[in-house]
Amino acid sequence: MTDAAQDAPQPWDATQDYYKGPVVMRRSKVPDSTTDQRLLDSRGPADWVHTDPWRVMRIQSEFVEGFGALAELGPAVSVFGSARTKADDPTYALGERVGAALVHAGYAVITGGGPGAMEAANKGACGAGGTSVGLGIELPFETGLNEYVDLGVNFRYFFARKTMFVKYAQGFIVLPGGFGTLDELFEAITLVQTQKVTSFPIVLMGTTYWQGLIDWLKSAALGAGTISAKDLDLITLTDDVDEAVGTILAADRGREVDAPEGSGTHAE
Ligand SMILES: C/C(=C\CNc1ncnc2c1ncn2[C@@H]1O[C@H](COP(=O)(O)O)[C@@H](O)[C@H]1O)CO
Repeated sequence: MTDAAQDAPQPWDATQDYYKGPVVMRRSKVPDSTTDQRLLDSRGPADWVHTDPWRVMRIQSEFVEGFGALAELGPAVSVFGSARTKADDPTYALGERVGAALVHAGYAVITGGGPGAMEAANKGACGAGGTSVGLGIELPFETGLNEYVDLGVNFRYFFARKTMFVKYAQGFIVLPGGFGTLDELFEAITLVQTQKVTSFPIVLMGTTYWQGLIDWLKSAALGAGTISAKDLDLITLTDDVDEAVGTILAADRGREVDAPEGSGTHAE
């Protein structure tokens, strides 16, 4: 070892400050090996690859892969809905019609790539000759991307995937669904309400299914003052496919008028 190397504080020297990038560690927090040692010492424990700093790299790679795969998608609409909708359910037929109508209006269709209502929208888009996208999610019970997805990206993290649904879409169409669908719906509403995305239409399809939720929002949430009346205007409720697609087209046209050329709909 050179003199300089001997003088340098050893990572396990708990009497000295230990610096790892912006992080300072002292006393019991001083690690007993360096990052390089853990990288190069193949006999050492491999547990560190399962730590949060390492996860950040995987998370980053999901964003990079997602952005790369979808960058040239063009105008698109994200369609959500239950993974459990059966092919003989009227909602499945509605999903197919929505997928096809969006393609005819010039949009690519993005779904979660799974079964049920997602599959229906992908089937409609694929059958209409449009771009059918599936953003799959790794789940303990693997279902894989449905057969109507032409461009698929699989994600490990829900939050990375959810960014793609918003970033690459001009609006959301939400078919009847459970917790996953509700999560996607309320994330979108929150982003619009807080102006993280602007001019972003959200259409609920299936008046019978969604009316109870809208009624509850009006009576309980609006009544308690936890939301404002204009927040409810963010949502369009319809059974009509043409009205759903028309709402997205109208918002697109409004955006063209309001926004200077080249400005996006998504705040950073
Ligand atoms: C339940 C089953 C499979 C689940 N597979 C999924 N694949 C892809 N995306 C999914 C899946 N499950 C939920 N999602 C996402 O949430 C929404 C649907 O959730 P819900 O609780 O069913 O409403 C959907 O939009 C997806 O983005 C086996 O049948």
